[in-house]
Amino acid sequence: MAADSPPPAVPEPKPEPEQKPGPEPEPEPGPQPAEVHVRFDRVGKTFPGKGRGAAPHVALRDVSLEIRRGEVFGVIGHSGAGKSTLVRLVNGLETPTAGRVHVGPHELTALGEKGRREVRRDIGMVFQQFNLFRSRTVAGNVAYPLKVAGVRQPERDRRVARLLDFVGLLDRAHDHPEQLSGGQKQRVGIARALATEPSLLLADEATSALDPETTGEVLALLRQVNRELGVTIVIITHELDVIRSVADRVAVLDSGRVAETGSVYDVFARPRTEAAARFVGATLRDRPSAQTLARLRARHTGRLVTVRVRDDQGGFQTRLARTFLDHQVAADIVFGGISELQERPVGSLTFALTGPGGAVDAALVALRADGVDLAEEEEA
Ligand SMILES: Nc1ncnc2c1ncn2[C@@H]1O[C@H](COP(=O)(O)OP(=O)(O)OP(=O)(O)O)[C@@H](O)[C@H]1O
Repeated sequence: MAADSPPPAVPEPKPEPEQKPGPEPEPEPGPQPAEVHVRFDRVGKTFPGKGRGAAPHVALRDVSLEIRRGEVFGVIGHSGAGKSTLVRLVNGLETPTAGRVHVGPHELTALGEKGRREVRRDIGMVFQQFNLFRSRTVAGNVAYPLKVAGVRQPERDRRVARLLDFVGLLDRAHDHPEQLSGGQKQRVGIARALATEPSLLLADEATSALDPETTGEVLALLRQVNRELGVTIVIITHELDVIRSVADRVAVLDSGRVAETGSVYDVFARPRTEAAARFVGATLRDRPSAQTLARLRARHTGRLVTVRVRDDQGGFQTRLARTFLDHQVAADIVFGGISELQERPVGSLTFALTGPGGAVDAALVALRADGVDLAEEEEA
């Protein structure tokens, strides 16, 4: 982007919060229903075809979603799935061609441009390419949205220092963006997005330009923003690892539709749709690939069976071992592994099973009856 053109969609600040008198009131007993922060209600977005006679392009179809206040919500999908369009509908830069988008108490489709600008004031944006002013210092970049909103100098300086301290860049305040690494630039981008104290942060491929280590640092910072400041975060990405390490819940977007939505653990440990399973398979690699299977077959006799490991199968490894023993089946673990997702176990183990007569079949029937999720690896 041009050296000094303003970054897009930088929100203006909210008024300073009033000092609360006295202690916080006691919370109501019992669990509180999660408050919805962003709601998509059967949303569609069709773009007119480019050029004469070109067919219109359906970017989103019948999307219904609820993003809860205070959560980190991931939206994952391949290129062209409609992720950026979804973000632009939340900040009101696009309007849906069907359905409704609600942000907090506002229904965006019912608002005019002025109303949408108001809503945008409470939304921060973080971009893949950082969108920093090259000609301004780090502090100048973070101060920019405050300046636009008319926040006076002493208060502006105080807020900028506080934000730079929060993102760990206070000592770089007077540097220019080109003196910073990619990860540091994104920290500045996050500080700038937070300058106006938004309650909602939209991060569109915020780590896609960064190496894995830096990605981890930026994601940890976003998690800190969520936990310490209570900001709702929507992370748009094509990388499952990003969702896996930072999101509470996820929606899998496939060709403009929500294929699946739920907690990160549920969607990844037991994907119900082909689209989700494809993402999971590509990242967790919990099933041996065709080449690996060919190698395993060459090395091992017996039938290859893969068992999924999940946390709702208490004591299942003992049950597994006992079932094999009861049926006189020899079970060699030949592939697999168990890792953690949201601090819960997830993974798979591939066994080479051998036994007399119909022993292997009988063991598999018993395991299935016991609720074990297993799949026999078919010959290619
Ligand atoms: N203004 C527009 N006019 C016409 N078509 C558009 C417009 N914006 C997006 N599209 C089309 O809508 C589809 C979804 O685009 P979108 O940018 O939302 O996908 P995405 O999942 O964010 O992909 P990427 O990761 O590649 O950015 C794409 O086919 C895109 O070409």
